[in-house]
Amino acid sequence: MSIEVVNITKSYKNFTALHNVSLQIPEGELVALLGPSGSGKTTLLRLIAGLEQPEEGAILFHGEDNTNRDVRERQGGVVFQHYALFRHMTIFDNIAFGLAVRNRKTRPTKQEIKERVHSLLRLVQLDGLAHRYPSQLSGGQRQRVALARALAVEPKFLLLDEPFGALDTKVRQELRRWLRHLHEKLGLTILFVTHDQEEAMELADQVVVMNEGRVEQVGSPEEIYNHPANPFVYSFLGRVNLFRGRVRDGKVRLGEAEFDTEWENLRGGEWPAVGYMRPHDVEIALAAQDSKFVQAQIQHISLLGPIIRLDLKRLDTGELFEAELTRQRFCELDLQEKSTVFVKLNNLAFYVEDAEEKVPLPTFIPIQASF
Ligand SMILES: Nc1ncnc2c1ncn2[C@@H]1O[C@H](COP(=O)(O)OP(=O)(O)OP(=O)(O)O)[C@@H](O)[C@H]1O
Repeated sequence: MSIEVVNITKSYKNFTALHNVSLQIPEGELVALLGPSGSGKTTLLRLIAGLEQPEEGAILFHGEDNTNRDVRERQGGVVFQHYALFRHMTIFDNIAFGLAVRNRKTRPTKQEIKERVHSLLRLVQLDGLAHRYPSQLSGGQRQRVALARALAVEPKFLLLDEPFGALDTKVRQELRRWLRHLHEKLGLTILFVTHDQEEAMELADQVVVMNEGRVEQVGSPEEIYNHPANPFVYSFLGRVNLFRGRVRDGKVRLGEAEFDTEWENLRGGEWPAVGYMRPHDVEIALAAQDSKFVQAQIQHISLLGPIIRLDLKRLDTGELFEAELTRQRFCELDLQEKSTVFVKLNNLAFYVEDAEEKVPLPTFIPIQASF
């Protein structure tokens, strides 16, 4: 089932949690709502589930307006972070619950329920555990039971709110892989909330990046990582270095480094510019090879398994930044703390305050820079 969110605004008293949010989720996609705490992810999920009502806007399923329908009529499955299993019921009864409480007309027979529960137990790889109680399962197993219970009633879509949030890293990783396979098998539309960018990037077909009740960008993991729409998305998706400078006559100057831009509108004036750069794009050399190299001192070296992270300080501007390099490159260069190296600033994305509109809140324009 496809899901469409159209111009939704939602407030709690005088606090606006969602500002005019629109979103299209095609049928069968696995979509992540990603954003910092308080960005409105759960609110959006609850609105789609029918657990909250918006002040403005509409929610459509398969093109049909469902804004005023209640939770049951929407026929979605919802799983929250804390597995709300019934403690006094066996795993079998927990999974069967949604079917067993149906009215007589729509309730399957006992035999049908039994078959369905056992097939779901196989699907979530917990066959053999039907007669245990929730307290006799691990956290990861309980969360799989919660998913099986949501799937038992054959939902039209699944909404998962930080489904693996309470589990430790290793179990989370296993469950991610498992959820991806489950999605491939079922082809169900799944929307899940996470504040963990690695989880979103690893699992989702599409990632919706949210911030302060707004959608900042929607795209595949590759699109949002390689072509972030604005500085927020750039900073939120992984580690980033910021270099401050000015743009003038189509050139950006960041300390002693100068970059040509193709941004014609920025000729004939001067504006503050910020260059964003990922630590793995910093190139380290023992001698300068061209004018894009600046000198920096190594402040600290962190050995992080296959990669090495350097904390560096630019000698021209005093700015602190990070570089990441492979262990092999690190050994080749024989780097030591306090030594001075040359660094090349590669693949920068520049943003400047919108010079045309002079709006009070800074809006940002990415500049295509040529090196
Ligand atoms: N029932 C409520 N009453 C008042 N304010 C609320 C209510 N529910 C949420 N909010 C506020 O709305 C904003 C968005 O909350 P929401 O739970 O949607 O964020 P989130 O992105 O899911 O955050 P987290 O990752 O911390 O769960 C927050 O500032 C929150 O304090």
